[in-house]
Amino acid sequence: MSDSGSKGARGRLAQAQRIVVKFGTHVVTHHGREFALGRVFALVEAIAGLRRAGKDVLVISSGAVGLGRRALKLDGPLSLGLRQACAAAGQGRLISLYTQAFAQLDVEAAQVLLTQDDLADPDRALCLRTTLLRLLELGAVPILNENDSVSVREIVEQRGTERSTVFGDNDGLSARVAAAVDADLLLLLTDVDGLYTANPRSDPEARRIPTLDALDGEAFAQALAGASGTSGAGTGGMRSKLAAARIACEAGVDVLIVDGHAERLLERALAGEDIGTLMPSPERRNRRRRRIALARCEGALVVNEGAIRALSETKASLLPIGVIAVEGNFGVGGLVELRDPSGLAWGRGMVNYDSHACRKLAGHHSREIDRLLGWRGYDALVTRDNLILQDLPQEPDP
Ligand SMILES: Nc1ncnc2c1ncn2[C@@H]1O[C@H](COP(=O)(O)OP(=O)(O)O)[C@@H](O)[C@H]1O
Ligand SMILES: N[C@@H](CCC(=O)OP(=O)(O)O)C(=O)O
Repeated sequence: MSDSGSKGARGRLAQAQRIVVKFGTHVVTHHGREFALGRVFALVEAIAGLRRAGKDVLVISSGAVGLGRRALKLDGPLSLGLRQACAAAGQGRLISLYTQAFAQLDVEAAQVLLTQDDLADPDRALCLRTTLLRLLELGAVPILNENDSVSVREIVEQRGTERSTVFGDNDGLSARVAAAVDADLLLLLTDVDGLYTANPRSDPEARRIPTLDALDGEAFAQALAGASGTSGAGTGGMRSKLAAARIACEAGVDVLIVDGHAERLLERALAGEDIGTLMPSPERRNRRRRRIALARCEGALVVNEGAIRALSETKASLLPIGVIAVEGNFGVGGLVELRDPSGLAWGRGMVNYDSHACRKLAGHHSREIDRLLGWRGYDALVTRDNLILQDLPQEPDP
């Protein structure tokens, strides 16, 4: 990337409105076991400041295994089962520290534990997105971690054909969460000031790479060749951060890998200071809106005039009472066209109920959902965040 391009990309970090911050094990703990109280609490203060400034911040925090290991007094290498036991013992400690720290600053922390499978399943991914967006609207800071006790994944190491079972990958998780909530920026906080040409712990000649185009195949492959595994208690090392950065950049999220031990690093990063490695996303537009705008519709909801007015004039969601008829067959999270009674299409949205449930609910008040379905999900058939009106102006490029 050219200097001017890189400066422009650094400059726009200040405008990032929704930020996902991932704390690696070596940020949260000293030596992978003791909670790094001063460091984490300073970051909590900085995040509370960002919240007060009106930004949305989500935290993905590692550290459960380390805290659990200490609590259970386990030394040396751990089997998969023991790591999972440690995670179970440590997660409660971890979230209680965050909750208490944020509470001192009048900010609510909210724990969300999830697995990669949750993000791959459209129903669960939609629930996750809605939960996270509601928490942000309420002023809370979601604190996420992988639900380690129930998740194991197999990955193929890039440098060979050997399969190894890897447990937990908060880098990948944070990229997917950032994409799911349409974040502007993903900050990967680790124990080194960004990506180097080789592992700086073993190669004194290694130089920091200030900016990388993660979507340029050749540049990415070169960066990957110089990246290696973890420095100790972490999982995945720089390689998993690079893979995560690519996912995030493809989804329209800028990524900055930065040293979580550095002073005032959130303020400095957002001020555009030349720290860490920035991977700007050329796709930083609202990809979700575009996906809704471009993907194939599986059905349609015919809505009445009152609903059209409410949706056009206010930021309302589409409630069942505004729906006259349901066309086609679709599942939860399916894409539908919104039509007026004359057949004119004026919007699109992702539905919270499948076509069968939508037919039962059409024309009814939301308070009747329980009675009509025997269970209750969202009040709206299409939540406002998942709806676009055709004649709305496109959001300008940042
Ligand atoms: N090319 C590289 N540039 C920077 N760090 C690298 C590189 N290759 C390997 N690493 C290692 O990656 C480590 C960070 O990864 P990891 O230990 O998994 O961190 P975290 O716990 O924050 O996820 C660094 O401490 C460093 O030893
Ligand atoms: N979920 C695990 C961390 C897994 C992980 O990805 O660790 P890291 O590479 O240090 O971010 C934990 O809470 O300890």
